[in-house]
Amino acid sequence: MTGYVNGNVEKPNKYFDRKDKRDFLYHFGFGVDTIDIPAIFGDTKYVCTGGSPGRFKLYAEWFAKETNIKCSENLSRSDRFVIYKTGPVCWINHGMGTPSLSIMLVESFKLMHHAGVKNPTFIRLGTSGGVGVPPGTVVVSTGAVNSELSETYVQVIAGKRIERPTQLDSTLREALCAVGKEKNIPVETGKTLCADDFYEGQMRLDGYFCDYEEESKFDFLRKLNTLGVRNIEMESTCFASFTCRAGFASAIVCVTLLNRMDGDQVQIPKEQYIEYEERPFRLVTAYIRQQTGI
Ligand SMILES: O=P(O)(O)O[C@@H]1C[C@H](O)[C@@H](CO)O1
Ligand SMILES: O=c1cc[nH]c(=O)[nH]1
Repeated sequence: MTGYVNGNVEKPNKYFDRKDKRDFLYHFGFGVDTIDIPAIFGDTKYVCTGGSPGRFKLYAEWFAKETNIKCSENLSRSDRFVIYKTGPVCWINHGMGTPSLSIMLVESFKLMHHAGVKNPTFIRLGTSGGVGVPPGTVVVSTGAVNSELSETYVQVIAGKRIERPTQLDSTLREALCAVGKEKNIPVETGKTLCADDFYEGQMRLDGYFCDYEEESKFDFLRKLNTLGVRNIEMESTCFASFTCRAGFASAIVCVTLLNRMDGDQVQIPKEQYIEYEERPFRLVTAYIRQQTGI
């Protein structure tokens, strides 16, 4: 796969089709027996994802309006995630943090498998805290760093620590950055820190608990900046690792809501917030339209 250092794509689980032909995607609320997955999802080329269900409904509706393609109803049959489809693009929210994201990704990968989709591209469109970049910057991630500042995603399986690489597709990243430039969207590239929580894990001073000093927060942010980290969110290592393992091209495109060097509270006027939220959408939509001609 282009741009990947790790060329070893992992085959899907050997027990998956052999033993369980009647696979049910529990958190999507449907399975191979309950809906015609190939008919509904078989033409998917892009899976766009991000945390909030409301934002992803909005993105799907905006995309439908812009391309004159019909937006599906919410295809999810559970209240855990929403799934909208606009032609070749699926819009699925993933909740907050890697545990929720990992469930959504596994079920999305199985969904694509059952639908017969060969090489879907996965793009995370999200929000983040900037590290030395002005609010409103769209960071297209060059890599994902975990809370111990290593470029791996750690899973604990059967009591053992397993570390997996977190590479992202460089060709896709470069193409997204080029579109951003063309559209006059403020784009930066850099590493993304995947924190385990929003408050202490991101060294905020505005949580309920705080047993470190202000100076340590700034030392940490400066250290991140020196390591090439430009933003902080809570999903990038898992997203990069899972998509890389499956051999799917993927990218992370997150707008920064604030510069963490200047503060911790996210308090943005509504209009400004919507404009920021729109930036990753505008960039990714322009890219998808360029690639598909829709
Ligand atoms: O994609 P979103 O904007 O939901 O992701 C970031 C990271 C956390 O999940 C959440 C914290 O506010 O926002
Ligand atoms: O500061 C921020 C903003 C959004 N999401 C995060 O995880 N951190």
